Amino acid sequence: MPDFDVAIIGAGAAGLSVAAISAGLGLKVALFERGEMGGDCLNFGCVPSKALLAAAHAAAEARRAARFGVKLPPPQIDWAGVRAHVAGAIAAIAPNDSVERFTGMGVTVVQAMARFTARDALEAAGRRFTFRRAVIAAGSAAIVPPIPGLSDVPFLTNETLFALPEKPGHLLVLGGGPIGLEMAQAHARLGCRVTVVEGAAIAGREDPECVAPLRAALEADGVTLREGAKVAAVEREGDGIALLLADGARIAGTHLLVAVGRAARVAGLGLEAADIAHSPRGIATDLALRSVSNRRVWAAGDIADPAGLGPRAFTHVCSQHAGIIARAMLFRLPAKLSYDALPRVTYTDPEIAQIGPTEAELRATGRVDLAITRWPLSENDRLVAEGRAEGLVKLVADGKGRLLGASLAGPGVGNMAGMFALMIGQRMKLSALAGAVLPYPTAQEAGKRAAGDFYAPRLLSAPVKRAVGLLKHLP
Ligand SMILES: Cc1cc2nc3c(=O)[nH]c(=O)nc-3n(C[C@H](O)[C@H](O)[C@H](O)COP(=O)(O)OP(=O)(O)OC[C@H]3O[C@@H](n4cnc5c(N)ncnc54)[C@H](O)[C@@H]3O)c2cc1C
Ligand SMILES: NC(=O)c1ccc[n+]([C@@H]2O[C@H](COP(=O)([O-])OP(=O)(O)OC[C@H]3O[C@@H](n4cnc5c(N)ncnc54)[C@H](O)[C@@H]3O)[C@@H](O)[C@H]2O)c1
Repeated sequence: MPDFDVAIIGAGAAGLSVAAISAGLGLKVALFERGEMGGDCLNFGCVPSKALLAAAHAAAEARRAARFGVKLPPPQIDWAGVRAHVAGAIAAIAPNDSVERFTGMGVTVVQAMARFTARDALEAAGRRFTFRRAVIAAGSAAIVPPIPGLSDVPFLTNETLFALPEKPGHLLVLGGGPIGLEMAQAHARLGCRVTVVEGAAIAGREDPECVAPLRAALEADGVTLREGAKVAAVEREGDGIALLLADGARIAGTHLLVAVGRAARVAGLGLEAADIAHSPRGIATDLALRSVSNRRVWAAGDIADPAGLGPRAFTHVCSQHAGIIARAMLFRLPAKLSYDALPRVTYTDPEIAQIGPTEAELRATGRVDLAITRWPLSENDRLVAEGRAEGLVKLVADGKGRLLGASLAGPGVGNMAGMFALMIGQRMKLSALAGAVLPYPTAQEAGKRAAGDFYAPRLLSAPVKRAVGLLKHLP
């Protein structure tokens, strides 16, 4: 008999979710973690980055309080205090992901590196563990691009940035994706000079209409944006670092953050010994997240590379994956992963939220029946009252009004993402939102107004007007 029903490699968001469900259902579970319990999200990702952004946004709010007639002196940034806040946020959440909590659930937590030695066996801490099923949830790590000189300078990644004791004087950020932009704005608002060097366009996956207000805000925060810039080499400059661009420009800073994407942590897992098909993108799985080559094995979280969909690096995707695995692996029910209604939020100010596909992604599939409605946040009473009426809600529906995608930009718009994820997931029409009674004044009303705009041309059409004209004669 195998030692464990389920062996899970990695105690990040994905592994912990699978472990909690499996142990809760009474299975014998082993969880292997070679580093920090909680993985990237808790220790080097979502939690520290959002904690740092909260401090940064507080400083920005203090700076712009004058718009309310509230005059404050320029904020003083106590870097040690900011770091203490970040560490405090991690410490407050850590018990949820701790060895103690999972041991209490009946999970055997092995704090060691695990690697497969056979199709049904692992080795960790010098011991062999056999399993009925295994889940690989080993996550992803920052890509380090092969730029000449980069490996000779002390660059930062998300794994080292939040442990930096000193405040960067001039932070160079390589990559203008969500990590680069969130950290650029956080540091700029906390008083650092920041330059983002982006090979293509910042926030390149997002709808360009949403990126425009963010670009303006970053520039207003003092962030220098170098888009379409190719870094040809990196070298030391005094105590700092210089980026040499292909166009001959030289940008010197005190620190360099590398944020050019993520690579699946497939090395060192012994995947060949267990016949587990993989590529640098991750573990090749079907849409039930089951390995295409070893049917005892599933993959979850950043390391999963489901056929036709590809990897996604979000904590809520880890939970989604755990749900699919519970259905398919534990209940043996049909399960099929879909990202049709997947939300994502970049927590800059303004935030960018995308739910489901963008207009460009839908057009790329050849769809021609798209109806687009927009509502500018300058027309939203709540945001006007708060002096922050910037950004937009843009909805993309099919010709019958069924919502396919939503692109939002504006202060706090991420809080609206759930509403649109539900609508897309439940295949709801815009009429549901247009007809909903939402509390006044809230930013959500912009969504309702955008939805209403889909019907306005039909409602105010000549035939409808003629009908109302006739109806008025009824007693
Ligand atoms: C800076 C930053 C900010 C982010 N912000 C957000 C956000 O706001 N919202 C959001 O949804 N997502 C965010 N993400 C993405 C999110 O953090 C990841 O999608 C999520 O943490 C991935 O979880 P995971 O369980 O797949 O992997 P991980 O969290 O990486 O966990 C994998 C674990 O496996 C362990 N491991 C690896 N190999 C082995 C082995 N052989 N043996 C034993 N253990 C092993 C690792 O030590 C690690 O702890 C952010 C990421 C970063 C980097
Ligand atoms: N708020 C969130 O939910 C959140 C926050 C941070 C990270 N994440 C997750 O982590 C993932 C990784 O984030 P990321 O920002 O590292 O990666 P990314 O792939 O999203 O963006 C990387 C950016 O770097 C650019 N780039 C690539 N090579 C370059 C080079 N050599 N020089 C200059 N620019 C280069 C790309 O054009 C791209 O714009 C995200 O896609 C997301 O899934 C989510």
